[in-house]
Amino acid sequence: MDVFDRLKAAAPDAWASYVEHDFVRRMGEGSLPEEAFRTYLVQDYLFLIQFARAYALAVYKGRSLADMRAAQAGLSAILDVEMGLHVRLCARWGLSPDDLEAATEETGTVAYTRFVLDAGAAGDLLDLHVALAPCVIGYAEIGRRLAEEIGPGLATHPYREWIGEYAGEAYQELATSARRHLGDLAARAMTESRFPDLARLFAQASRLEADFWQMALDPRGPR
Ligand SMILES: Cc1ncc(CN)c(N)n1
Repeated sequence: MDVFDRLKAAAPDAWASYVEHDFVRRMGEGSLPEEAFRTYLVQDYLFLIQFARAYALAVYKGRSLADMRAAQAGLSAILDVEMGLHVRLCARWGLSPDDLEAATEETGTVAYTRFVLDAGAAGDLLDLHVALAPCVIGYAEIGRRLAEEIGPGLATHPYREWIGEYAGEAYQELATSARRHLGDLAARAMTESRFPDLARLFAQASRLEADFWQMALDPRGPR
């Protein structure tokens, strides 16, 4: 069992609340309301900006060139790949770059992203990568599972681009290397007495992912 599996096994309810959330189930069934998906897309744009900052923090927190390069690869994957795909996906859903720029962060976006940034600022690189793990590795698990469940019907599925992106080879490889790097870091920096604190961090990040889905199902009115 690698450290990622150990973290999941220590937080089964939090993990299930995230990867089996109603938003995910309804996206897979194709019954997710389009408005909920648009709300999610806008908040995810703002989320990705903050997550790029978290990877920049990981570069700063790195103590070896290998750790700094791994963090730089994560930063580049967001800024140069995921963000571009995301902006194109938003355009196909009627959201222009101006719409995205004008949007403001919802409470759930602030809560999750600043929680991760704080975990990294207050802790070391392992704390930061544990807080990031549900994000990067969880989406690969969700994308792969949905693509398997939908099968050939994916070609005409309403959410095919999103599912295809996270089930696709490029994202799957990114998640595999993030998982390997987390294992390497843990082998160097994790003592058994530290594990319960890391498991708490992982569980909280997983719950905040679940809240992020929920936020799109229950958008607040104007204020
Ligand atoms: C909220 C959230 N979590 C994870 C991912 C995948 N990087 C994302 N785009 N958005």
